[in-house]
Amino acid sequence: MTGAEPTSPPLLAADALVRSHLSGATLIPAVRGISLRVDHGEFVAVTGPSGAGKSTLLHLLGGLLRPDEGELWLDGRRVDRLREAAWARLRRRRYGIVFQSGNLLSDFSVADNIELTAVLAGMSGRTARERREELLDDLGLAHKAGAGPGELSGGERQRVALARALVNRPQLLLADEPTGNLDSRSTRDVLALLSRYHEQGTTIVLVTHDARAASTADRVVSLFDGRIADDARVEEPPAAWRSANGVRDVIDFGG
Ligand SMILES: Nc1ncnc2c1ncn2[C@@H]1O[C@H](COP(=O)(O)OP(=O)(O)OP(=O)(O)O)[C@@H](O)[C@H]1O
Repeated sequence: MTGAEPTSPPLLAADALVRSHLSGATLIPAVRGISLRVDHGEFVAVTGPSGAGKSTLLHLLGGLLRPDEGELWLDGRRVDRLREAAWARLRRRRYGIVFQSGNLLSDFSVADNIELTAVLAGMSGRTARERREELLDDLGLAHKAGAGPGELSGGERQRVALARALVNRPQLLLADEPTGNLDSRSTRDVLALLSRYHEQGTTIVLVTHDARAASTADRVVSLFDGRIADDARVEEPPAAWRSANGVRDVIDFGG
């Protein structure tokens, strides 16, 4: 036999994405031609200065914004032209998304916020309750189960938002600064949790300003002015450098 082995398509393939925002009468270019492929099981950190286009890119990858130009492919299927209802189904089934604002339901307790998301993802009442308990424990939120979002710190709200994003054990997690407001202990806990989901097969795209969070990824994509300025693998540190919970203690941007 000759020829190359057939290769499976990447989980995500962005091809020359362009997107501007309208501010008053002015068009602000945010993403100016980004091509990026993310393979199944990868953990990609997206970094770059404020205004570089990171959040816009994440919204494009999750179908929450449509590109002005370019194409987006998910598992070999073109998705940038899907209707909103189809995108919503896709997100419910395969994506976990956590954005800076958190988007918690303010009239519901922490536990209900998580359980309701599980029910909406199609779980039975019993499975949803089990999943809720598991995530409350995983994220160190059990003591806040009955609290409302208004009674939480910024960091706690972010952890509830992360719990909701992970409820359906997503194939692909898109996370925008999930450690942005956290103290160093909570940051370590959230990064350890992301590492665990990654080890179990979840593909992660993480927007972060935090070098420590970025060093948890396999690969760091740096944006500048709406374009990719650098795309580098994070080298595997020697095992002795890893902390017990799996988060890399040493920042080593290889490439
Ligand atoms: N809804 C919007 N309306 C108008 N302009 C926007 C909007 N969202 C983003 N922008 C502009 O688009 C550009 C890219 O913004 P984006 O939020 O994607 O950057 P970012 O890298 O995520 O920034 P940060 O790190 O501060 O969150 C910026 O110039 C920003 O001001």
